[in-house]
Amino acid sequence: MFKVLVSDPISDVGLKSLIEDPMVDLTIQTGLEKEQLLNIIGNFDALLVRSQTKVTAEVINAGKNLKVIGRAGVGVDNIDLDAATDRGILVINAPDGNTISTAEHAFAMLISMARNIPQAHGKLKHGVWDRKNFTGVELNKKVLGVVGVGRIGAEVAKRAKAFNMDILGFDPFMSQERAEQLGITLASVEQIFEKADFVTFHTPLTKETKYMLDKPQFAKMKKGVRIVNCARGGIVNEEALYDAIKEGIVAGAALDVFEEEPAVGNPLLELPQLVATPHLGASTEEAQLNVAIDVAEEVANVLHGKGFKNAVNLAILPEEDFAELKPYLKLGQKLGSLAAQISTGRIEKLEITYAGNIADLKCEPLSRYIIRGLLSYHLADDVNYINAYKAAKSKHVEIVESKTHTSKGFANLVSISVKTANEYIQVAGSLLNGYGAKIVNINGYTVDANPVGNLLLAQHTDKPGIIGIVGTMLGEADINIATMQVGRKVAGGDAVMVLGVDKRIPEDVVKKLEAVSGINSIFNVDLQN
Ligand SMILES: NC(=O)C1=CN([C@@H]2O[C@H](COP(=O)(O)OP(=O)(O)OC[C@H]3O[C@@H](n4cnc5c(N)ncnc54)[C@H](O)[C@@H]3O)[C@@H](O)[C@H]2O)C=CC1
Ligand SMILES: O=C(O)CCC(=O)C(=O)O
Repeated sequence: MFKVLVSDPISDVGLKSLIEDPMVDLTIQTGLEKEQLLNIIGNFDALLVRSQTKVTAEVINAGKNLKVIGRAGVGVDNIDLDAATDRGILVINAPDGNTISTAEHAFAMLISMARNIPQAHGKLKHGVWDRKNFTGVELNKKVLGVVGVGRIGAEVAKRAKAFNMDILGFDPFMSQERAEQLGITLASVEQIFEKADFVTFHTPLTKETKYMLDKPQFAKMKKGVRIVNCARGGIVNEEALYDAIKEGIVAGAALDVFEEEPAVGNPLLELPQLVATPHLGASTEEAQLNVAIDVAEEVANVLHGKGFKNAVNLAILPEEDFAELKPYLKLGQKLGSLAAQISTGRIEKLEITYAGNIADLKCEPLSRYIIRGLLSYHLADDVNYINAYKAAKSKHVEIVESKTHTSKGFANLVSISVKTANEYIQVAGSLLNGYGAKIVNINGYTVDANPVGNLLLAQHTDKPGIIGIVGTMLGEADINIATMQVGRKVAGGDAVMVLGVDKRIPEDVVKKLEAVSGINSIFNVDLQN
C-alpha cells in the first residue's frame, strides 16, 4: 500500500486516479502547521502540494519514506529541490495545465489596470459615483512588450493581437519564425523597456531574471508605462517600482505575485495606481482540475514504477549508466552554463565533442548535463537530466554530438560550441590528473580556470596597463581576486582575461569595466551551482 498525503487544496475530481487506486491510501489534510506536517510526514510515500505548503529540507528529511513530491502547478520554489535530490526523492510538476488560466489572468489584469476597473469598482461599492478620476487608456495600437515568450507569454501575445496591440517580444529561445507565427516583433529587453507602453513578464525567477526591471531600467522607460507581473515576485524590484510610480514614470502596475507572499502590508498596496491579486493566476476550476489530473497520474506512475514525463530534479539517475562519467558531470554542466552566460542571441545549435580517452565512454549522460547547464541558465528548474534532450527539442536547439581521439595534447577534452543567432561560442574543459576539472579553452584562447564560483571574463586588446586597471577597479569595489589567467593568440592582438573573484561583481562595477579603453566585452559569470 502506498500512503499519499495531499497537504494543499487540490481538486478532488483531479485526484481521481489516486482515489480509485486500490494500492493507494490517500490522506487529504490541508492547512497543516509546520510542526504538524513534520510529525506526520514520516508516514507517507508521496506528498502532493500546490504553493502553500513549504516543503523545506526539514520536512524532506523528516519524510523518511518519501519517494515522490508532486507540485500541482509550474513553479517549484516552495520545494527544496537540493534536499529532495540529496535524499533521492523525485519532484514532479504539472507545467501545462494552468497556461491558459494564467495568460487570461495576466490579460484581465492588463485591461483592469488600463481602465482603472478595480479602483472605480471600489469607489462605487462605497457609494461614490466618480467619473472624473478614472479616465483610462486604450490598448488599441499600443506597444506591448512580452518578456518571456514560453507557454504563457505566447498565449498573452495571441490575446493582445486580438486587441490590435503592437507586440515586441523577447525570449532567449524565440526564433524569427516563431515570432512571425505569433505576430511578434523580436526585440531586446532594453528595446522593450524603452519602447513599450505596457510590459508583461512571463519568465521564471532565475539569477538572470531577478530584478531585471530595476531602477536603471525604469529611468529609461516611457513616461506613463504600465507594468504587469503574473510570473514571480522579484522579477520586478518592488522598491524601484514603488519609486517609479511615485515619480510618475509608471502610470500603473498590475501584480499577481510578490517578493514576499502573503504580501499583506506590502507598501505597494497603498498606491492607487496598483492593481493586485493574491497569486490567483492559476486559480480557475479548469486549471486546478488539469494540474490535479496531471500530477496525480504522474505520482501514481512513479509509485507503481512506471514512466513519467515531468521530473524537476535529478533524483533517480541510474548509477550504472554513468559511473565512469561521474567525475565529468559537474564539469559538463559548468561548461554548458559558461557558454550560456557568455553568449548573446537565441541559441540555435549545441555541438559537443568528446576527445581523447573519454571518447571510449558512453557519453549520453554527460551530454544531458551539458544541455542542462546550457538551457537551465534561462529555463531554471524546467530542464533537468531526465528531460534535457526533450527541453532542447522543444526550444528548437539542435544537438550534435561527436567523438574523436585527437585531443590537442589533453588526455581527455570536452569541447562545446554554441551557435546563436548572433555568434559562435566555444568552450572546452578537461579533467587534469591531480588538478581536477579545469576550463582549458574559451573562444580559441588557452586558459586554465577552475569551473567554480564567480568568474569575470574580459575580452580585451593585449596592451600594457589593462590588467592593472581591472585589478584596481575591483580592489576599489572591495572585490578580492582569487585567481587570474590571461590568454592571447598573438602579442598586441585580441586577448582574454579570466579572473576568479570571491563574490559576484555588482552591475555598476561591470559597467565601469566595460567602459575601459581596450576592453571589448565583460561577462560576469556565476558558476556556483
Ligand atoms: N501567477 C501564477 O499563478 C502562475 C505563475 N506562473 C509563472 O509563470 C512563469 C512562466 O510559465 P510558463 O510560460 O508556463 O513557462 P515556460 O517555461 O513555458 O516559459 C518561460 C519562458 O521564459 C523564458 N526566459 C527565461 N529567461 C528569460 C529572460 N531572461 N528573458 C526573457 N525570457 C526568458 C524561457 O526561455 C521560457 O521560454 C513560470 O515560471 C511561473 O513562475 C506559472 C503559472 C501560474
Ligand atoms: O498553485 C498555484 O495557484 C500557483 C500557481 C503557480 O504559481 C505556478 O504554477 O507556478
